[in-house]
Amino acid sequence: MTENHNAVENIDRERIERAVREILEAVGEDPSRDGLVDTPSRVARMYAEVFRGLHEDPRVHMQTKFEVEHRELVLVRDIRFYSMCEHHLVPFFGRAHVGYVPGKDGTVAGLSKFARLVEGYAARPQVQERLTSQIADAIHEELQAHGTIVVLQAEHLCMAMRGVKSPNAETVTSAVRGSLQSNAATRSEAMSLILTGLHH
Ligand SMILES: Nc1nc2c(ncn2[C@@H]2O[C@H](COP(=O)(O)OP(=O)(O)OP(=O)(O)O)[C@@H](O)[C@H]2O)c(=O)[nH]1
Ligand SMILES: [Zn+2]
Repeated sequence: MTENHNAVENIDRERIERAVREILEAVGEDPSRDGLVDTPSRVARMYAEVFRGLHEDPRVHMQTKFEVEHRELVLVRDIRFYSMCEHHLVPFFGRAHVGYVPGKDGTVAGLSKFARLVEGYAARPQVQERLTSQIADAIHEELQAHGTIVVLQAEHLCMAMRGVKSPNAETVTSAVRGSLQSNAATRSEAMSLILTGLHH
C-alpha cells in the first residue's frame, strides 16, 4: 500500500457524500436526478484527492538529500500548483518559484522534490501566505540551507468568479530566509532571476 493510498484512506468519503447531497438539496437541486446521482461520490473522491496533503508530511521529500560542490543559488522556476482557498473552498492556482543557496555541507535535494514539496502543501485548505512560508521553512530547515527564497504568483477564483469579480488580479507572495533575507545583493539577484520568468 503506497503512502498516497493511505493518505486518501484517511478521508471519510461517505461523510463527504452525505454532505454534498445536503448541499444539493439546500440549493434547491434534486440529488436523485440522472446527472447528479453520482455527483456526491465523485465530489468525495475529488476532495480526497485535492486534500490528500492533510495526511502527508511534505518534508519527507527534502529528506532524500545529497551533497554537491555547488554553494550558490539553485532556482526552480515555474512550478505549477493548484490549491484550495480555505475561506471559500474554491481553487487558487499559479506558479511557484523556489530557490536556495546550499549550506556549508552543500546539501541539495533532487529537483523534482521541490515540485513534490509544493504539491504536498498545496493539497490542503490553504491561504497563499501560509503555503509560501511552509515551503520556505521546509527547504531552509531540512536542507540547512544558507538562504532560501520562495515566490508564489496566483489567481484566486474566489476573487474572480464571485464577490469582487476581479479576474485579472494576481497575488504575489514571497518568503525569504537566511542569507537571502539578510544579504540585499544576493536577494536581488535571486529576485531578478525569478522576475525574468514572471509571465501570465
Ligand atoms: N490573505 C489572503 N486572503 C485570501 C486568500 N484567499 C482568499 N482570501 C480572502 O479572504 C477574504 C475572506 O473575506 P470575508 O469578508 O470573510 O468573506 P467574503 O464576504 O466572501 O469576502 P469577499 O470575497 O470580499 O466577498 C476575502 O477577502 C478573500 O479575498 C489568501 O490566500 N490570502
Ligand atoms: Zn477565497
